[in-house]
Amino acid sequence: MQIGMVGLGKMGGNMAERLRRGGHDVIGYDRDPAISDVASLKELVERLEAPRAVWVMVPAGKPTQTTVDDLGELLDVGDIVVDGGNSHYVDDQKHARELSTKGIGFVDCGVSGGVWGLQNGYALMCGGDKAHVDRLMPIFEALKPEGEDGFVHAGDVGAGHFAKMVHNGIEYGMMQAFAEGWELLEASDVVKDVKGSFASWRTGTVIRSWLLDLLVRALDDDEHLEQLRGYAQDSGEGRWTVQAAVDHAVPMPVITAALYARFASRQDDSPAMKVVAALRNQFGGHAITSAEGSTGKGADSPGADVTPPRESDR
Ligand SMILES: NC(=O)c1ccc[n+]([C@@H]2O[C@H](COP(=O)([O-])OP(=O)(O)OC[C@H]3O[C@@H](n4cnc5c(N)ncnc54)[C@H](O)[C@@H]3O)[C@@H](O)[C@H]2O)c1
Ligand SMILES: O=C(O)[C@H](O)[C@@H](O)[C@H](O)[C@H](O)COP(=O)(O)O
Repeated sequence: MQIGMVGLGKMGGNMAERLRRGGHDVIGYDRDPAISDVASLKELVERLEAPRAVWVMVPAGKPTQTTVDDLGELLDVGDIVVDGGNSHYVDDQKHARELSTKGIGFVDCGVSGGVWGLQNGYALMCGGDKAHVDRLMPIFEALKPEGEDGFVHAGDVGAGHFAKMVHNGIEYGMMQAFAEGWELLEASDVVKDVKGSFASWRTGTVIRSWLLDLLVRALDDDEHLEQLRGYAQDSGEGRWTVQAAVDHAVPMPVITAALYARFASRQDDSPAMKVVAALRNQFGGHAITSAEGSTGKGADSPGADVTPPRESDR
């Protein structure tokens, strides 16, 4: 089958390659001319035979919106657009509506597997009309991992990205659990071989998993992660999961805490903890640590100068 791939980065580039290995005819467009097969989105559309299928694999938000808008102008009745990026599911419903006024189909497809997908295959979570999904099945078959699992037509438009959003929320929670366990083992000197313990857990344990395998791989490169700063970005999926949990009144303490842990990781100093330290000092005379790092003014530090509150302050 022939397909256009827009966005040939870490994901789209490898997906185009996996599709070609699966016997499909892929024409790729990227705004970076060094990796693009064609000079423009217009040329990509012109090179595809109708009815066309175009897979969009660019960052969520503005780049995806612009691409879908442009494709809406360039494509024809009967063509289909697939959004494989990590878009918010509410954007899908908007994109499907806009494209359907021109007779263009839309399928949202959450993709999981990262840079390993080329060799392992990509897990796919689709949303959209059955007729559109059925037409794209040869593409999905080539992208997905071998075997029965790794593909779901999760529901109508938006369901694919909703499933991917929750998958990523779970990913946040699992990673945070491994991270906290690792920190405790490193902090205590009871377990002498932390890396070895993690490595041993890869077989037979309840927590064996691909994330554990990847953590051991990272520890093989840098046993105490000394080359890294404890700083973690997020690209939206965790936030959207927590927002959806609030909308549905579903308690999500683990995923929410994992998301907030990432926010905390980006602070050199915690404004909230300044307030906590200031209040402990105010009510209990407990020691505070100055902005320069010295401990002072408080009963926790020996000989500290604790100023009792004045009668008028009570
Ligand atoms: N990296 C992952 O593990 C992963 C996994 C699943 C899904 N995703 C999602 O897949 C999408 C792509 O991710 P990636 O990791 O390949 O990112 P990337 O930054 O490696 O690649 C994005 C590519 O899109 C191109 N691009 C950006 N705007 C464009 C536009 N308007 N027109 C044409 N090309 C444009 C860029 O030049 C770049 O080559 C994102 O939505 C991401 O969230 C990423
Ligand atoms: O299933 C996957 O392949 C990953 O989840 C993938 O989608 C990507 O690596 C995330 O976008 C990272 O998300 P954060 O930037 O929010 O951690």
